Amino acid sequence: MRGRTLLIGTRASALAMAQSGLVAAMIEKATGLATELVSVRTEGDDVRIPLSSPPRPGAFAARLRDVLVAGEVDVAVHSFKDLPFAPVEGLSVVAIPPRAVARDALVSRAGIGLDALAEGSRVGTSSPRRAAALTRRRPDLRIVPIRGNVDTRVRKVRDGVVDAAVLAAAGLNRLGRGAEITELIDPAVLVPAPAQGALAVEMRCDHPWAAAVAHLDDPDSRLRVVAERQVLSGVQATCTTAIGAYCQFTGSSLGLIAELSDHRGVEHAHVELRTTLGDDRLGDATRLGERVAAKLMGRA
Ligand SMILES: NCc1[nH]cc(CCC(=O)O)c1CC(=O)O
Repeated sequence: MRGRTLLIGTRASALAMAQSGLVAAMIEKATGLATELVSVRTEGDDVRIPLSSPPRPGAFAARLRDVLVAGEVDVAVHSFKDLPFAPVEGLSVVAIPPRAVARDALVSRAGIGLDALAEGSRVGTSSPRRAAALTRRRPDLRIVPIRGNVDTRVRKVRDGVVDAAVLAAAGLNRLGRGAEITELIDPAVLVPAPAQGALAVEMRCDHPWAAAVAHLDDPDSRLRVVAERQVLSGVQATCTTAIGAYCQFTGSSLGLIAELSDHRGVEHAHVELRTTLGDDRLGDATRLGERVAAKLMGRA
């Protein structure tokens, strides 16, 4: 650490900067320390990489983790859904701040919902999970791969390149674009990505301020994310696996919905399980995720 300023590593996209800015404000409030954002360009930001060869797993997070391990920054802020399951030695997700809306959002040119879209409408998404669920709900829709940041994707709807696009509601809201949302899609129709809407605040385990920053952690958000990410791990998902997992918390119990699809959404498995929470809540969440993953894989 340099003096009393914590350096916060972030990707340079508008969304990443907005998210890191939120976390910076929370850290300043909780610790009294000053913070400074340090933008880091990652492999995942390179839009020249064609869709046919997606960036390597964890491309958004890998470089950020490298600079964190190297001590060039004190904190890294990630969209939790972009973080690979495998832990990095010496690093710890010290805090999961209160999670935003997990759902996916439809942004349509006509301002209408998914079921009201005209037959054969073009819907933009490059996510196999979103494409599979949309195709299942509306086999007539034409799925158009679109990439780029949130603004680019919203612009493609405005410009009529596509009739609609599906994005994470949390990203739109954090960029002040919540008014563009025409439908918050029911998680039973489109199961959100594991940890969608949650942020991961990562630090070196031995960092002198790790315990202080850990105060930002929201235990309920952590519980849900742990269950959802256990599904990711259990099905050995890569970033091209069409896997959704969505956990709901009702005080004394956890409910978990998960869905695994082939790329056209034809073959799919949908699982819903619930567990009562005991004294070991994180253990219960982990076991729920494991059971759901095993069912998805047809082993239970
Ligand atoms: N894969 C990109 C990505 N990573 C996190 C978010 C949104 C914010 C979040 O889920 O926390 C997005 C954009 C999107 O899916 O529309």
